[in-house]
Amino acid sequence: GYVAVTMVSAAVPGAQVALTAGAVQAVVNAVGVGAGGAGGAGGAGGGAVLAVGLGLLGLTALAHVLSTVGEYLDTMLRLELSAKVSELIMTKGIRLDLQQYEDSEAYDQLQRAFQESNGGRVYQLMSQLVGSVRDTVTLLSVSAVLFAWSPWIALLVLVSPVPSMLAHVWYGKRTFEVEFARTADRRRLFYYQFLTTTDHSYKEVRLFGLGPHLLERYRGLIRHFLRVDRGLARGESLLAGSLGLLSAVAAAGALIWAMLTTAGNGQVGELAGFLQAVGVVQASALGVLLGVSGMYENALFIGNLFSFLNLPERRIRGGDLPFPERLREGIEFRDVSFVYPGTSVTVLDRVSFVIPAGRCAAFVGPNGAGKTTIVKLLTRLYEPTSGQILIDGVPVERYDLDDLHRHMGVIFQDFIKYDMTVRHNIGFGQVEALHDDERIGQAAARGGADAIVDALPGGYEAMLGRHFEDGKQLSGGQWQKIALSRAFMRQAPIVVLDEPTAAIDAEAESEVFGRLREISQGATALLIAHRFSTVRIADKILVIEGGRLTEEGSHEELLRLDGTYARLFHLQAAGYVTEPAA
Ligand SMILES: Nc1ncnc2c1ncn2[C@@H]1O[C@H](COP(=O)(O)OP(=O)(O)OP(=O)(O)O)[C@@H](O)[C@H]1O
Repeated sequence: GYVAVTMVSAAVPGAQVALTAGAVQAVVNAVGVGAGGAGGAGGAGGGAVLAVGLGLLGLTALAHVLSTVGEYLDTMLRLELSAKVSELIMTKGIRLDLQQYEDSEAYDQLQRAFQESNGGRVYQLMSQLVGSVRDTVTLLSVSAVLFAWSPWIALLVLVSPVPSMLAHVWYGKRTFEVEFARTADRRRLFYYQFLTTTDHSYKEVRLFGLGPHLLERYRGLIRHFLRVDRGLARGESLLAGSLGLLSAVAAAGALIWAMLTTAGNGQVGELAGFLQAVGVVQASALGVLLGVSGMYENALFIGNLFSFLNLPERRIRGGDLPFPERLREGIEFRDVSFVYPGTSVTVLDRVSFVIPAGRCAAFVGPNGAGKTTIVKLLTRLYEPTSGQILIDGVPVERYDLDDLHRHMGVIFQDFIKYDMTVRHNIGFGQVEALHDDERIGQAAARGGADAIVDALPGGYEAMLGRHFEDGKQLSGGQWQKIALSRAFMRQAPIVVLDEPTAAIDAEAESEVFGRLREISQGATALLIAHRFSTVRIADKILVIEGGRLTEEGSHEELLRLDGTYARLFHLQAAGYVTEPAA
């Protein structure tokens, strides 16, 4: 609709020029005939004036209607496009692999695309494209009228804006190159802004006095951007401006030429049409010029959007086997090695272990040993570089990937605190059961969050976090209990808890983990923990050091072995007891 209306309105100025010339000439003729004293002929002249006048009136009314409808359609186009583009970007974001979020180059690409996420540029490109075609049609139709009167003058007026247009196109390309190279710095700017303006970082920023330092870093970068941008804007104004002057001089010259011609042939109507046409041609030429250079720049930026949308999706593929509702054999890692893509460090080195079905295994080891990486491989967020992971004796890649995820209740160390209601925070563990009050209540009880919910005004409908109205902020441990409840909401055959008790009080810890088997309803459980009070309840403890499995056994067995586990356990135990007691 927008294109159709715009194209019809493009022909209006040409018709206006022709009608204006006709109107002036009709008046001149009528005045000339009237002065000659022939009454009858004067009446005919008046009729012609009236006809052209009515024609002009109709055209003006049509132009008004077209522009009103055009504006409405333009607004709709803008709104639809911004909604659509944001949706496309979110949909794509969901379909990418974790690797693309953890890789800085892919992340840069994501950010570049996000800059287009309000759809502004897509809309601009669309309206510039339509606008340029409209201006070209106007230019051509008016030029056709001009050509009929004087081809040379028409040519002069038409060609004059070209040099300035080329200057704009060149600067459009420069602007894009500069902005493209800036992506990483733009992310830094955003990060400094984020650090200084969110509740998340306020405490540290304030107490370490980081505000002025962050501001200084921000200022340094943004000032640098400003200097470069100013240079570009100046260059563009100077070059395109001087070339634009050429076109103005050419237009004025054409005008003088037309006046001289009229003085010779007496066609006053043509001169009037000409005066109007020069303005229209200049405006449409400028429109085409700005449209094309803007389109060029926007198309380059939109290239970012499309290269993001074209990123490969879900390279990790699953098979078609349904995932078992209950494990019969368990989980096995067979000689699994792993190197993060784009790096050369072997993070896991030929790791092999078995976790029998229904048992709980705890992974312990120093920071950076590779424990979380094991979870990322088991959950298929990454694929092993070599070796095999089997569940119930079947290689994991043969299971349907979504079904595999549906059958794992996982909470990571850096779990999310959703600024939503308690219901959402727990229910997201099984989003299909978001309105199943009984199930949410059970999950809360299992994760030890029921008492927190009872104390909240509004219960499960209470808003959490500080981002939205009436949000209640919880303590670190309270948030962790909510996250634990989310993992238990899934009622999955495999439960993975990465540092689930780091922030939880000792009483709640022994309450939840003392009954873990009952709570997880016989699921096979993987725990990663630094607190040995959590670790010791596990049926099997695996010690990971430098990417290798170094010890394996129950708490008692490992104590008897007197290796790393025993040393770490005694170290932690010694911290809890007084000298004499020890
Ligand atoms: N996305 C990544 N890309 C590259 N290297 C990574 C990535 N994530 C982790 N690593 C590296 O892999 C190693 C193991 O990390 P992992 O998170 O598995 O350790 P962890 O044993 O869970 O440590 P912690 O006890 O501190 O949680 C570390 O050396 C880390 O630097």
